Amino acid sequence: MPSASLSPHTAPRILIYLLRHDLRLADNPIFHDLSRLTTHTVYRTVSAPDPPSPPICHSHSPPKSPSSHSRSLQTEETTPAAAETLGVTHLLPLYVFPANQIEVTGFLEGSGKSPYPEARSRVGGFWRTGPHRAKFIAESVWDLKESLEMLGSGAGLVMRVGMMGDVLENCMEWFAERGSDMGKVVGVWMTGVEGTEERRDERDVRKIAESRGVEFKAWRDEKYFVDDRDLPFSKISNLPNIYTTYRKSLEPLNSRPRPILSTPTRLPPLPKSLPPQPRPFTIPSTLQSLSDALLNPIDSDPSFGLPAPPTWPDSTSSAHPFRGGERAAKQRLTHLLSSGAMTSYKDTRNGMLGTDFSTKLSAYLAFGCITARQIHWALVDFETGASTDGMDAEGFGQGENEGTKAVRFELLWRDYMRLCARKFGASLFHIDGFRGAEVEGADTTLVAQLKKWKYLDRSSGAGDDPAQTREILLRFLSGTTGIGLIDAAQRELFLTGYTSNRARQNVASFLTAHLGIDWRVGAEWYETMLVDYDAANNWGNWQYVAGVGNDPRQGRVFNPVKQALDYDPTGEYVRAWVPELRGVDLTNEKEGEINQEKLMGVFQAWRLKETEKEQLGLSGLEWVDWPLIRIPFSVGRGKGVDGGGGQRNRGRGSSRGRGRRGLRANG
Ligand SMILES: Cc1cc2nc3c(=O)[nH]c(=O)nc-3n(C[C@H](O)[C@H](O)[C@H](O)COP(=O)(O)OP(=O)(O)OC[C@H]3O[C@@H](n4cnc5c(N)ncnc54)[C@H](O)[C@@H]3O)c2cc1C
Repeated sequence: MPSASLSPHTAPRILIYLLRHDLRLADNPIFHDLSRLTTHTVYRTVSAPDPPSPPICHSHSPPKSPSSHSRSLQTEETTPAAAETLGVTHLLPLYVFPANQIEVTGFLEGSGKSPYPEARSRVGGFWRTGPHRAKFIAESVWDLKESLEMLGSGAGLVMRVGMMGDVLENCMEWFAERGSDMGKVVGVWMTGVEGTEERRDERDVRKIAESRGVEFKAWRDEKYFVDDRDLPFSKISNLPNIYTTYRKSLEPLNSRPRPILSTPTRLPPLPKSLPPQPRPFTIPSTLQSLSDALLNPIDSDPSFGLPAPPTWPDSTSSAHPFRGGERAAKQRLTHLLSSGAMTSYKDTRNGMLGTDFSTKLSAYLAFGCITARQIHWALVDFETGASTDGMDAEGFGQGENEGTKAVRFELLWRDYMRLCARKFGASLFHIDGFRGAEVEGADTTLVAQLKKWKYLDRSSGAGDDPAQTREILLRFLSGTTGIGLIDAAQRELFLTGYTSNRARQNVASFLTAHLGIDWRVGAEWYETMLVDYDAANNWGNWQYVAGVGNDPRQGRVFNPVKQALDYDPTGEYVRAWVPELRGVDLTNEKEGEINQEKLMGVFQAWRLKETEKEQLGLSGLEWVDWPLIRIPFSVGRGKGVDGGGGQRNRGRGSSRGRGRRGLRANG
């Protein structure tokens, strides 16, 4: 029924919007569609004052020269809103804390018992969502709730706990039981997310909606750099297995993103009455109590089963102190432009210390607090001088520069990993990875080439002992391997929820190539700890480094000592997170140079002289005297503190197997 014919007294027609990784008001296709409902179609239960504060993320001012992107937006704007066709009068945006991915016992009322199993990972048994991301999610959901409420049109956000299908079933039943005066659910919408669980949720939701004769629609979440409608292939099986091939098919990248969708200034109100959260759960009413509900179960064992969990070192700051939410994402983007960090990005992106060596936009992208194309258009505004953000920064108004280009390059990696997840489906989580999926059904000799791993629960048949593997794993997770770069990265991750891309590559390579342990355990630990965890990007990157994904140079191995020398040439990063090594005196006789031998001791403490170990209280420490591996690696004398390139003798140990004396756990 066309909504224009509704009188204000017609029974409410409710649209349920199930939010997932699309926690934003701006550039959101579903909110955008709803905002296009003509005002008279909205059944008013509240008086709607004028819209308050300006939209949170500004709509991009159209490019100066008309492009295909601006034209495509205009075409869409001329088609009727999908919500209009459904005659939607009320909107119920619903965020479900999914019981299989985030522990929900903190929402239990009184002595209630959860009907769901604990949200733990399959191989390692870790909490699937750790404290850093739990907090970030709470902040992001709350931020969206506040933004919707601030619209002043009666819009809001409802939070529930459970499995998405259960929550939806309950809501639909509640409205059905109360009859049409209370409201009729006319549609259930959500955005598509890659991942087997996410797809299953989508199927469940579709089934429930359709079984009740309600329209179901899975929208494209337009948060990616290149919109799915603009991909250079129609079948996902045609996605190239090599990133570079994919990228080249889309260059120049800065011509690819579509325009952003305008930010709603008015949305339909919430239904007058809302289905309650079914028992035994209850929904908190403040951000603090929401965070507490999410964090309490996890905090019951803050050690995460580690015998010696890392503790926060004095005077070290997190590289990711950011709070969640669309407004924080926008502030971060503005800061990156005005500080010049976008312009210098290419030179700094391999850094490891501080907040601005890289964008730290990944968590916002993961939860959809910001879209890649919003970032792109903000960069365009900076490059063309069309905005005021960054007007004093280097590169402003001077076109695309090396930094802004590199950001686009990386954003496309994100898209690519997501498309790989779509192409390879469940093998994203399989021990043999995408490579196994390719090999399957093909030449069987290839199967024999698949990697052999050490497992936590059984021997691989090569004489490895799972009990010893578990012990080694605990040291790896705790950041006590004896390899400085790995230990710093693992401690940083545990304490802050973030670690740089460079550190992630080294850590993943260390677990998989040096220790030979089941890479899925590493991916699961990252899933627990990372604030920016994203299924496709995490598991896809782990596969890539583990040599079971789509790295064309299969089997590349990072030497963490050489990498530390290249990317942490003064040992600053290692010593920030491994404070036990701060006392190592790196001064050389020659002023302005650092003592390379001692630096090697920062990168592998077993190399320190006995007297120095004694002095620093390091003697007898397991990770110092019995590192998990020893990597023979030396540098020539006379290297300056700036650590700049040059023809240095980096010794051996930069590729597979070389420089490795074999694995020694506990001596
Ligand atoms: C083992 C491993 C696990 C990873 N797990 C995740 C994860 O769960 N979630 C996640 O978002 N990223 C993951 N990454 C990719 C990358 O490390 C992070 O995106 C990046 O470090 C986030 O910091 P940033 O936003 O400051 O990145 P920047 O350097 O500022 O990059 C800008 C953006 O580009 C994208 N990007 C950068 N590098 C990559 C990459 N290698 N792959 C895909 N996208 C990239 C991200 O969206 C990032 O926000 C992983 C990488 C490795 C090696």
